[in-house]
Amino acid sequence: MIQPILNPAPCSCRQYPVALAGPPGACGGAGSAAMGLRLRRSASFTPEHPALLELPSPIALRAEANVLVMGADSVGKSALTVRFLTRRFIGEYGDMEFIYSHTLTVDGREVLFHIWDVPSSQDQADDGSSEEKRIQWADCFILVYSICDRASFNLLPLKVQFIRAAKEGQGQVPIVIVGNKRDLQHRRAVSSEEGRLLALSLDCGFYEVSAAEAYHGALMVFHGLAERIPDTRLKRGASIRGIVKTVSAVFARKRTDSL
Ligand SMILES: Nc1nc2c(ncn2[C@@H]2O[C@H](COP(=O)(O)OP(=O)(O)OP(=O)(O)O)[C@@H](O)[C@H]2O)c(=O)[nH]1
Repeated sequence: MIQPILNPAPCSCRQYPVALAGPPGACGGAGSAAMGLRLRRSASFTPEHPALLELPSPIALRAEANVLVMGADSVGKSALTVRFLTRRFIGEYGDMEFIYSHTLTVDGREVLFHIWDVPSSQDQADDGSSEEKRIQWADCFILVYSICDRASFNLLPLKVQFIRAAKEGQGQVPIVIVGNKRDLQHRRAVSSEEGRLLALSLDCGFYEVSAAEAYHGALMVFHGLAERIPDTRLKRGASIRGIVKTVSAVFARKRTDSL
């Protein structure tokens, strides 16, 4: 479970405890196992990187995108997500599923990301149909491996193939591959070159980061993802009202106060 963050970020997050029967969105159908999810939303934040501060003003486009964070167990999916949302590394994360919302401004586009961090235990627990529904929910994907874990790297071509097959006919699907735990050089099992070449061969973005060491890498991952999303793939018109609508749309099927 991603533990509640005791010292929330400089960003002003709010948390909506909810419980779902099945994945959200169009495919949140009955028949999926009930999953406890918590939705966070946050105000926009200003990136620290100087290049990102040179934003056209006013915002030319507000839009939304659903992001699915996938990868083998313990590669740092939650660490990367939480780092992006809060700028913090909290060390231990549990295996509860969360959807977070967070706004990032990139090249004049204000993108409201809904980020679904799926613990690998969830993937292993089902026959693949839940994963397919999550993939249908998502507009874009972050595939994480650990540079210390070759098996987590070897999984990626199949994952990409699975995503592309599930999204066939839906146009270009933005996917970013992330090699995490870059700080653990002494335990490196996958070279940067291998990561880069694989991403190139699969037509995906590529970043090597350390969620443990720095916020900047996590920011670049989401920034790079936003850049890969064509305008045509974005749901337009996200705003604070839009956020509320999205929450209703996502969780309308079964909302309880059980968390
Ligand atoms: N050294 C180092 N450790 C990391 C890094 N990122 C995550 N970890 C650690 O790796 C372990 C797993 O991190 P998680 O974020 O829970 O990994 P996960 O992929 O969400 O794991 P599952 O919930 O099993 O799918 C934790 O002990 C983290 O502290 C990193 O960049 N460097």
